[in-house]
Amino acid sequence: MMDKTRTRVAVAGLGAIGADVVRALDQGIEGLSLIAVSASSPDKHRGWVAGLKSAPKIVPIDELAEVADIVVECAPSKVVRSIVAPVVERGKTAIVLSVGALLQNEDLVDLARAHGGQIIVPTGALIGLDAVTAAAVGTIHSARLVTRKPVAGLVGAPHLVENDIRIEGITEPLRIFEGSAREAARGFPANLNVAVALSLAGIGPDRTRVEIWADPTVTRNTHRIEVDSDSARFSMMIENIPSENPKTGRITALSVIACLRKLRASLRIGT
Ligand SMILES: NC(=O)C1=CN([C@@H]2O[C@H](COP(=O)(O)OP(=O)(O)OC[C@H]3O[C@@H](n4cnc5c(N)ncnc54)[C@H](OP(=O)(O)O)[C@@H]3O)[C@@H](O)[C@H]2O)C=CC1
Ligand SMILES: O=C([O-])CC(=O)C(=O)O
Repeated sequence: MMDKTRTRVAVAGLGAIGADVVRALDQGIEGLSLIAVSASSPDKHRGWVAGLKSAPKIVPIDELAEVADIVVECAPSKVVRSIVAPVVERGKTAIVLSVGALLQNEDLVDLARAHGGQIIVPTGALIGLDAVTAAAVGTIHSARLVTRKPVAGLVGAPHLVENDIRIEGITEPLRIFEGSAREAARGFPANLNVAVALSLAGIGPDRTRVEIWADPTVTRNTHRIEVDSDSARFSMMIENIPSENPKTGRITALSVIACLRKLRASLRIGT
C-alpha cells in the first residue's frame, strides 16, 4: 500500500504567486501540509500568516530545505540558486517558477540528478506544455512564442533599459524583441519565464524563437505558441489576466496549485 503520510511543503516568496499558493495549501491539498514560508521582508507578512488556519513558520530561505520535502520557489530569479540548490542536494523536490534562472544555473539539474532530487517546472502562465513534451518524445522541427503584454507588464526590463527602448506612452503595438528564448530570458528576466519553460519542454533555449510586443491595445498578457513536429502541428494562445503584479498572470498561481494537487491525487489528468 502507498505511503499516505503527509508531505511537508514550504513556499519561498509571498507575492502574487506565493500568497495564493500558501492560501490554497492552508485550505488543504490532499497529502500535503504547509510547514514554512520565506519572504524578503518577513515583518510585512506576519499578520496574515498568523491569521491562517494553521500558521507556518516564517524562516530565512536557507532553512527551507531542512524543514520541507518540497519547496515552491516563487521569488525573484536572483535568489533561485540559493533556494533550489540545498533542496535538490538533499534529494528533495523544488518547484521552480523563475524558470529563466535555470538557464544561468543549468548545473542545478545535474545536482538534482546526482542526489536523486527533482526540479518541477509547472506550465505556469503558459499553455500546452503537455503537448510540447509529448511532441518532444518524437522530433520537433520548430517552436515559436509570440508574447504581447501591456506596457505595465514590461517596463523596466533590462533589454529595454540597455537598448534605450521607450515604451511608456506608445499608442500602437511595438515589437521590442526578436531572438532566441535564451536571449529573451537574459533581456526580460522577470517577464519571459514562459519562453524558457517552452524551450525546456521542447527544443531548447537556442532553437526556440521568441517575439515580444509591447501592446497598448491589450489588457492581458497574451502568449501564442506555434509548434511543428513529426507527430503534430499545433498553435495555442492564452490571454492572462494580470494579478496584482502586472508582470504575472493570475493563472500562474493556479497552475502551481494544480501541480501540487497532482502530486498525491488518486486521479491524475494530463501529462
Ligand atoms: N513560470 C511562470 O509561468 C511565471 C513565473 N513568474 C516568476 O515567478 C516569480 C515570482 O513572481 P511573483 O509572485 O509575481 O513575484 P512578486 O514580486 O509578486 O513576489 C516576489 C516575492 O519574493 C519575495 N522575495 C524577494 N527576495 C527574497 C529573498 N531574498 N528571500 C525570500 N523571499 C524573497 C518577496 O518578498 P516581500 O514580499 O517581502 O518583498 C515577494 O514576496 C518571479 O521570478 C516571476 O518572474 C511569474 C509569472 C509566470
Ligand atoms: O512568463 C512570465 O514570466 C509571466 C508572464 O508572461 C505571464 O504571467 O503571462
